Amino acid sequence: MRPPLVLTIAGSESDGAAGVQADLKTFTALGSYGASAVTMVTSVSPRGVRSVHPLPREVVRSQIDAVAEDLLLDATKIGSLGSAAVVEEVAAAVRAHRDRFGVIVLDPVMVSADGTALISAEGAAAVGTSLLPLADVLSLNMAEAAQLLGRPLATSIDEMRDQALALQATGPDTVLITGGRLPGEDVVDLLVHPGGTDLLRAERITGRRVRGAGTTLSAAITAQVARIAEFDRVGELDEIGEAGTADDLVTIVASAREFVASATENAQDWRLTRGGDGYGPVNHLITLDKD
Ligand SMILES: Nc1ncnc2c1ncn2[C@@H]1O[C@H](COP(=O)(O)OP(=O)(O)O)[C@@H](O)[C@H]1O
Ligand SMILES: Cc1ncc(COP(=O)(O)O)c(N)n1
Repeated sequence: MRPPLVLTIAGSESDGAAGVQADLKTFTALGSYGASAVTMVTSVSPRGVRSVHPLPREVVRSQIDAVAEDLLLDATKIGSLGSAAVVEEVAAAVRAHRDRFGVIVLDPVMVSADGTALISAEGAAAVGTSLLPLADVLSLNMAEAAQLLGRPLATSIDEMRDQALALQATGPDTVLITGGRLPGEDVVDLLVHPGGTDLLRAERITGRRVRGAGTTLSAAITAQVARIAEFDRVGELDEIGEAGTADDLVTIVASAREFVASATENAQDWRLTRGGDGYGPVNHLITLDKD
């Protein structure tokens, strides 16, 4: 007997809204056991980012090796990395034992919600050349897609689709571009996968701006992928019906989006700070709420 087992390779974010902290809460809330390899340490409050410290590459490698050599991973999320050296080290670690990481979900974090760069320009370029080819699923926002491709921000769904296809051609089978920044009554995410293209629409939540939605979404996708792997292991795929078929990823992304939407709604009236709240977190623990 073993639970769905998930690794996050990502940065620490001190106020708990995004980064490794949000990943581990999300994995837990969705029933997975979470392990972590910390890539950088950021000092952040709801008012913004104070400092960003990428860790030495060997410190990152040592954590990844310790986890991947001994734990039976079902899925791995790769998030914020900070520097080109860390990007290259993560890519080398994945290449060294590719079969040990399960499904790889890449969320190539570039800029925080307050506009602070979370990776160097060389690091961003290295994500494109070294990590995209290793990812199974790429989950990213419109700004990250534009930066990776060296194109302007998409201004329409057609442009989002073009960008998703261009990214898919670099390696990952499945590409999800989130459309939080595309104006409109609905928020539209675009999913390109081996079976075609799906537009995922949801009502736009108009209250307080949130931080960590993209992080939480990619963590939720990773946790759900791991649950499917676990069902497969114990021979119970039939009991979960649709989610065990080739439509897996469409179903998984739709349920991950619902999780982020209810986590966002639920935290709208949270007040966590001494002063006026800036960007607030989502409530990652929404599934544990018994009321
Ligand atoms: N105002 C909103 N209302 C409802 N869902 C949203 C809203 N903004 C973003 N989302 C959803 O949150 C997820 C992350 O989107 P996005 O904001 O584009 O990413 P990031 O947090 O990386 O900038 C997506 O599934 C998107 O549809
Ligand atoms: C360490 C770290 N990792 C990721 C994010 C992205 O946050 P978002 O989910 O708001 O894009 C962040 N701000 N800090």
